[in-house]
Amino acid sequence: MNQYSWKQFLENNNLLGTAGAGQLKAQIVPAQPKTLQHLPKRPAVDLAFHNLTYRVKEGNRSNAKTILKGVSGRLRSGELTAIMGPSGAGKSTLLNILSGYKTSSIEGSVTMNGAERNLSAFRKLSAYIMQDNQLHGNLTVQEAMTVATNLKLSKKFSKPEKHSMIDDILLTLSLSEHRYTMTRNLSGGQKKRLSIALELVSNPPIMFFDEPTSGLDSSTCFQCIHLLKMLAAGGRTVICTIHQPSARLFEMFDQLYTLADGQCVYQGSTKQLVPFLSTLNLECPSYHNPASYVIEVSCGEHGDHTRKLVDAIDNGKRDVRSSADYAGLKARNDLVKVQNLKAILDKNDASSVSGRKYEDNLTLNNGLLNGMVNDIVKEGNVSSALVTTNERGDAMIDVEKSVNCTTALLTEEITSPERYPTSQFHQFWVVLKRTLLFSYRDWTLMYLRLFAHLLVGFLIGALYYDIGNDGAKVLSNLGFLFFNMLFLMYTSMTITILSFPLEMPVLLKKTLIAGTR
Ligand SMILES: Nc1ncnc2c1ncn2[C@@H]1O[C@H](COP(=O)(O)OP(=O)(O)OP(=O)(O)O)[C@@H](O)[C@H]1O
Repeated sequence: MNQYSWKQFLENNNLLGTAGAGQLKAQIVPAQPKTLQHLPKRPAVDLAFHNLTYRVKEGNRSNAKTILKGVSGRLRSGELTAIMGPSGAGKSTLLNILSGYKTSSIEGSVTMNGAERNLSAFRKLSAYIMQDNQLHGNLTVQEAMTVATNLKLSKKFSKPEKHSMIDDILLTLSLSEHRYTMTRNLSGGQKKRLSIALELVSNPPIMFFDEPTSGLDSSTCFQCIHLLKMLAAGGRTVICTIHQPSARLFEMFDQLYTLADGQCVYQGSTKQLVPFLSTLNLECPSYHNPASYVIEVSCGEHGDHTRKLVDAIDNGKRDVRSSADYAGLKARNDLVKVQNLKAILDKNDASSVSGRKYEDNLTLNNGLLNGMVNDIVKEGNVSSALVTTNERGDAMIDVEKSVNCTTALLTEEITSPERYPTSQFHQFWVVLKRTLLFSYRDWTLMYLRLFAHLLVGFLIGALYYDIGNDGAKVLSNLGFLFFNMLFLMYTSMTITILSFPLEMPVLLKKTLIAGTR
């Protein structure tokens, strides 16, 4: 290769650095981190709950069982939060209430960015990824993603935009090379990633995961939690329930919310768990997994300390990180944030503000995670703005722009009269095409149906042969029409009717919730 073509090559591959005339100086530019640039902008959402109590009636008896006992807490955007606790502590119940899956028999309040939660707007802003992946086995990864984009994105997104969005998500979640694999053939970890990918299409700022690591080996567990961490670093509020993670996994969580017997026994960063317990004379032995230790304490293996812990943390009203009392949390709003930032700017230089804000979030230094930060409109933009500009005035303009953008997006989401991003006819058409593809690919069902229709066609043909020409057989004509109608209706409904008692209530609930998202 001559000098000219080398230069061309280096320029094309972004390897050329600055050098004197006639000199070539190669500079290795690190690979660009994976990003989710094509996703629609969504506002960042901080979630808080106050004095949540959940009671259920036990059987026919009039006495109620209290599952959650006045718990409070706060889940911040840009953080990965783990809800932990012994079996039966109320983790799934809390997750179901926070995700809006459970709505009745609840006392207390849930707030979004300090304002009372509007459930239908909240459902549009959140995604709930269940333990068992709800995937259609007869679709390829690419097809599943195409259906998701066609259902979840409004018509203002063109086809090429949707395609590049799918490419972007699949690349970020390392599913690109499996795009033509049937979802039923994916491994457990890949299925989990696809479930996340399908939800990422609408870029929800809040994501709930029920036991995302169940059934995965330790390496896949790590990858899964790393992915959740990456999503959180992109500005989302990521909350998951988890059963006793390994010490390595435990360290990856930003925040821990621990329940014992329906009460909050710890809320704060994972790093502060051991020092917090030691202030209450609960010493976690060296080389012992803190996650296991806090579960043992919550279970009462080291004596009954639940009351002491609940009081220390005020049943979730306090956070170990800030020792903040959340009684006044409702008053918190974006304008207050701007005023606080202004005050801080007057006292400190820009870098210290940014440093303090993210002092716990070590992984933001990771190049991969940094690349993800800007995909949700959030106040995180504020700190990056502060780092990159020295001029205080410019920084404040950026702060206000960012906060205004967040507030505007949130208001738009809440006040938007449209329940679904696409028309009902469009949804019907997408689902019809998907169903035809299922039927075409499910050969057993296709053959069975074809065989049944041919057989019944012959039988009916033989029974009612030539009846139309005989005026005395009016009743037989009627019977023929009636039988035909029944057959056509019931053969298509048989599967649904047979599975109705078991699956229909669950399916209906899921469809209702998914429909509003
Ligand atoms: N509808 C209900 N009726 C009666 N009891 C219920 C009901 N729902 C939940 N419970 C009880 O509430 C408690 C908490 O249940 P939940 O599923 O939230 O626990 P969990 O912490 O998620 O447990 P696990 O880790 O075993 O999944 C359990 O004792 C459960 O039996």
